[in-house]
Amino acid sequence: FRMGPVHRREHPEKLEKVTKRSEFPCLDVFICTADPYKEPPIGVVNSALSVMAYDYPTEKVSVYVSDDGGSALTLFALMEAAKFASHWLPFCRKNDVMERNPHAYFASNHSRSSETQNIKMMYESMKFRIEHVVEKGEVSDEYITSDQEREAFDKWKNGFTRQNHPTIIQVLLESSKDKDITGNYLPNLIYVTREKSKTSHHYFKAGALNVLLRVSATMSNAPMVLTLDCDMYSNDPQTPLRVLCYVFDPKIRSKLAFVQFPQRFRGLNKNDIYASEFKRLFEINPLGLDGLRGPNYVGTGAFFCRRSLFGDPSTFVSPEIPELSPNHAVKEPINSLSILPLAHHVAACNYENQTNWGSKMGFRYGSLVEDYYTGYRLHCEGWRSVFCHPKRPAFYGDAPTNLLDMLNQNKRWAIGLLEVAFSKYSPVTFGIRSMGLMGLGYAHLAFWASYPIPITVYGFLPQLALLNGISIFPKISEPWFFLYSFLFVGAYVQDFLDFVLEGGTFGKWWNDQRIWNIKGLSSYLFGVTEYLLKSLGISAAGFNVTSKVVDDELSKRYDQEIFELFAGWRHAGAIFADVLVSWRWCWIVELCNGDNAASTEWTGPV
Ligand SMILES: O=c1ccn([C@@H]2O[C@H](COP(=O)(O)OP(=O)(O)O[C@H]3O[C@H](CO)[C@@H](O)[C@H](O)[C@H]3O)[C@@H](O)[C@H]2O)c(=O)[nH]1
Ligand SMILES: [Mn+2]
Repeated sequence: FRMGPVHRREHPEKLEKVTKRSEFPCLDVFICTADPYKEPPIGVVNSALSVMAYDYPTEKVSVYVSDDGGSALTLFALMEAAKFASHWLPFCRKNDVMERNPHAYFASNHSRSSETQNIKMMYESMKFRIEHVVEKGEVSDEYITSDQEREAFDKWKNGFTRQNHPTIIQVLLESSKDKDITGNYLPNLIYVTREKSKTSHHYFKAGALNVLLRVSATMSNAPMVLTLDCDMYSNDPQTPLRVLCYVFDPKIRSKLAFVQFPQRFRGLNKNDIYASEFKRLFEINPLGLDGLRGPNYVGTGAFFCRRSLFGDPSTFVSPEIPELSPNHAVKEPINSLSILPLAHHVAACNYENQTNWGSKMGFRYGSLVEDYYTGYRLHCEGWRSVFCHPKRPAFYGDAPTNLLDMLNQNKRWAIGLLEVAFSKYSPVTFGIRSMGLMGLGYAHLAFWASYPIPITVYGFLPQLALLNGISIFPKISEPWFFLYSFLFVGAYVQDFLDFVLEGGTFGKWWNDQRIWNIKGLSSYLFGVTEYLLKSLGISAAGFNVTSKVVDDELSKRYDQEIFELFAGWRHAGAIFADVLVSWRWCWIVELCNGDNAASTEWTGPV
């Protein structure tokens, strides 16, 4: 992570010297959502609108929303988004709006102009309808405005459940037909909920992304694909142009798999009490990896070259049917009779049986951190990636704002990483063999879940040694003392500097240390346990989606930086944490007491 960090800068304003706007490649955006109650549809709508309004030729943009929740509520929300887009997009263009997520825009813009007030009212009334429908749990007749819409909702018949239902693909906007209020074409907007059946595995998000890869191939087949979680939105309409700077760079284009933007978060409290920012993972380490083969894929905010998901740079792995191949040109309009049946066919739950999807093609299966695993396999194949970290964050996302959600999220990651660490593609063996240092970088992450071991040792060994009169730390008079002190202080100082130089503060760093201890003995420990249970075939862990619901009470406490330990566990937790940090004091106590430190008469704060 430290050998050759790379800091890049793009000059999108010079792009048009290299190529004309009309030559820009098409862009397919994949947005994933999985549960209308944990991921409020209004959030999905805001994410979708923020990318539909990119500063990019609109007829070249297609936004596909994958709904693993199979919910009519989400479809309803997107229908509303399609209507609102025809006002919102021209508004953004005309007023040169930077925040193209309407929620973020209205939260920070207080213009009194009648135009702004008008569109704000439109947004609020859309939001009201969407939230009302979600609250009621169904789309009532008063909200259905056309036969077409009625036909769409009729697909949610009796017997339709989340785990068991047919594919539904709804083209909500078609760029060759639908225009905004100023007469400009709108981007394509397509709702997809893939077929689900209780008897076939759906591979969570990786499965959803592969379905979108195929469905989009039949409809638009853009060479560039942006994957976005529904809790993330675009904060800069110029982002795709930055990506083009790399895509058109003759030095990298032939091996470029993806351009990764860091995950940045909005709404964290001042000192980030749950250390949700993950500065090292998302902002510091990628700089170093970029000096090797490139940053790891983090699941969202990444622009892929479609070709990279079909075999290594020199060997093309061809899909079962030519229509899915990245070089296939789509000639018909997306709503046409020849395309829709094919799109449904490739979204079926048995479609992938006996194919290369998930193993040699598309997003890879076998780990709960499909992002880490997919990026890793692509790098092993010889692809490279680029870390794009502009001053103005390209995307903003949500991070969990309560302890339990945060611990659960980290447990999922721990399990996913262990799945890779102990697979036949383990970074310590396969990874290092195929890409040396880069493999080591991946190994560092893969073994995250091993932290409980050193933490437990540190938490108990020094205390036990002290109580039993055994000295395990060097004395001031010994030469080892200097080495020990150097390592001890050096490690902290380096970590602190890394953190602060990337824009962190002391308060955040302190919390980061504390949370690391807590996660070490909860998330990671439980992650290891669940992984073992799974390996023994006793139980299988699923993808537990993090809740994005903001409850007023909870967010108030969060903003006040109140640390939520589960009631009742508060004391136990605090005592436990103290035991954990006491090893540091043991050493200091030993030092202060000189030779007496090891005496059994000692009665210190332990
Ligand atoms: O069966 C599923 C489960 C999840 N998702 C989507 O996956 C995304 C990520 O889920 P979230 O609960 O927000 O997880 P996080 O822990 O916040 O996500 C991080 O970790 C995941 C891997 O565990 C990556 O996929 C994400 O991109 C990365 O941001 C969301 O858009 C979900 O809708 C699906 O589409 N289908
Ligand atoms: Mn998320």
